[in-house]
Amino acid sequence: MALQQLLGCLDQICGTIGERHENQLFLRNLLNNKELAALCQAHSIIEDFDDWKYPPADNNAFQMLYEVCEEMQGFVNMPEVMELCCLLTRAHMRAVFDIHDQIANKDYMPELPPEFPGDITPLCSDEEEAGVKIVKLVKSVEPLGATIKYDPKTGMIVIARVMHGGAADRSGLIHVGDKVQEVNGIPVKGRDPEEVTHFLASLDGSITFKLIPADIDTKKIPHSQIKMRAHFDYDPYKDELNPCPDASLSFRKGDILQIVDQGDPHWWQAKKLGEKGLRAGLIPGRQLQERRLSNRRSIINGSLGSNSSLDLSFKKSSVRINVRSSFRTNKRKVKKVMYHAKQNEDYDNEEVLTYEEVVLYKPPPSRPRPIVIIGPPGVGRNELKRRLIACDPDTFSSAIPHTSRPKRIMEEDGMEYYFVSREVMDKAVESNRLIEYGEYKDHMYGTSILATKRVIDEGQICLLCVHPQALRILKQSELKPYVIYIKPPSIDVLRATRLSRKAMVTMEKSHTRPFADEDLVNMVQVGKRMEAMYQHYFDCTITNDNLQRTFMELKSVISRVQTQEQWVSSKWLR
Ligand SMILES: Nc1ncnc2c1ncn2[C@@H]1O[C@H](COP(=O)(O)OP(=O)(O)OP(=O)(O)O)[C@@H](O)[C@H]1O
Repeated sequence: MALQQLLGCLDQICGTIGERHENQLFLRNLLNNKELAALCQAHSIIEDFDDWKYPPADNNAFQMLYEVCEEMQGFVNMPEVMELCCLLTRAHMRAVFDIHDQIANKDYMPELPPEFPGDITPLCSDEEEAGVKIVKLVKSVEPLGATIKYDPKTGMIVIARVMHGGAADRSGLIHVGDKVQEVNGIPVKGRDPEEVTHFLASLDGSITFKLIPADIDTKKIPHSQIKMRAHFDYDPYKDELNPCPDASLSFRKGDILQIVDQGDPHWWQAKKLGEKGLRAGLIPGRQLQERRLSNRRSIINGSLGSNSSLDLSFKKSSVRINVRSSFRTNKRKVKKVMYHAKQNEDYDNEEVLTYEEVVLYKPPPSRPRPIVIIGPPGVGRNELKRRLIACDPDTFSSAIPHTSRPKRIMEEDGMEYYFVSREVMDKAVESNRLIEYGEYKDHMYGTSILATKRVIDEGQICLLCVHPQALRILKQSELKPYVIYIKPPSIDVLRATRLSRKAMVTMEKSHTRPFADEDLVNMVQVGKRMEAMYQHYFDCTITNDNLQRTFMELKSVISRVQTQEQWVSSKWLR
């Protein structure tokens, strides 16, 4: 429309400004040009779409392309599937998907040098020399997304990694194992890879690579879709082993990472889930990280000496872990004095946890996940459990403990306790069927996996207040527990809330008494040690600074766990 108007008044304009005839002709031809008209039409269509009346169905089509191709790996013997797979993985197909995502994300940057429209304009010419390819990429603010290494045998600089979703990967023209002969006409053979990396980093605009293609066809290696929960913080710039911090990913403990490439066992490629951007970054592989952590641990243990066990008991413990534990029934609390764990704290401390493979899981409404409430003694675990059961006894319940104590008159088996022989209790301990257990006046008491299952089978949420050592068994069981750590607040808040409310220490063997300042200090310290040793088991942390608020938060977390998908260990669903 605007073009027609412009044409209409061209004579008038040119007459006014006295433009030369050939210029007028040029302008007329240009405005009459069919391609320009088509471009203008396309522009107005895009303008119309700009109000997002038709929002994109998905803004991560490039990712979906990979996922579809990976799904198809299971059907490689079907020729149609193979054909589709080949079509979808072609460079121009990938570019279409990439551009689709850029438009969907309204990612119209970067500004490009005039000679190359688009983010990456790969140009591949195999003709120049047999066996050599010329690849031209336009580098913008984004790095090229490939790392290089020096091959001492040939003196060549070789492409070591192509970062998934990065510029080199999206071009579809640079592959692992390609030998770099020249960069922008400068030979790189025999050069220090670090020097070449700096050189590449300093370049802007179009970069021309002369490459000898890799012998192996690495294009066909499918990208992995494994999700892992990280159990450590990672800053690539603080890692002296990291070969390329700029191409790496930093993450925090608890982050869910999508591992897209495990080809190199030492350096995986990963993306942080929920984070925008297509490019993957390097992270240490499990093998490397485990070795590093065990080395670090043996150095620490060496400097601490062999007796470096951390005491998590409220009072100082001796060799046997003397953590007080209680097995409560609905009516009253029975004090037990000893807590036995097959694995002691040293053993727990031995566990080297780096990554845990996870999948999304939502429990069926008929089988809610048990909730484990963990925390230092006195922090309020049992108070919270009691309140939950009191406010909704149909939904919440606790497992009935087993005991070897003889049944008393008036007692009924399966009401307050399941009464079994000492032998049965011992066997249950041996076969890891007790989540935790203790001994009181020569009789054993314990909470079994079976009793917990019975609550789940009834469709109720089983609440468990256990010692953190029980978490190992719980997490290995098929119960799919969700672990909530109740954290003590600061010592000042503890004083203000517990002392003023005359909260009672309920752990003493013979009596209850109000908290003393020493108890509160101890609670905070035990909490810190617990976090240091068992944090990897916690799914959520709630600070108990205000009882009502903590209770409400706990309720809402529990409701979320039962109704929404959560990341759980993939082992649970195998
Ligand atoms: N936020 C809070 N403010 C004030 N008092 C609290 C708070 N949370 C818990 N309490 C009180 O602290 C005391 C100890 O709580 P609770 O018995 O639940 O501790 P616990 O973690 O189960 O430890 P234990 O196994 O030793 O009993 C109780 O008197 C409880 O009412």
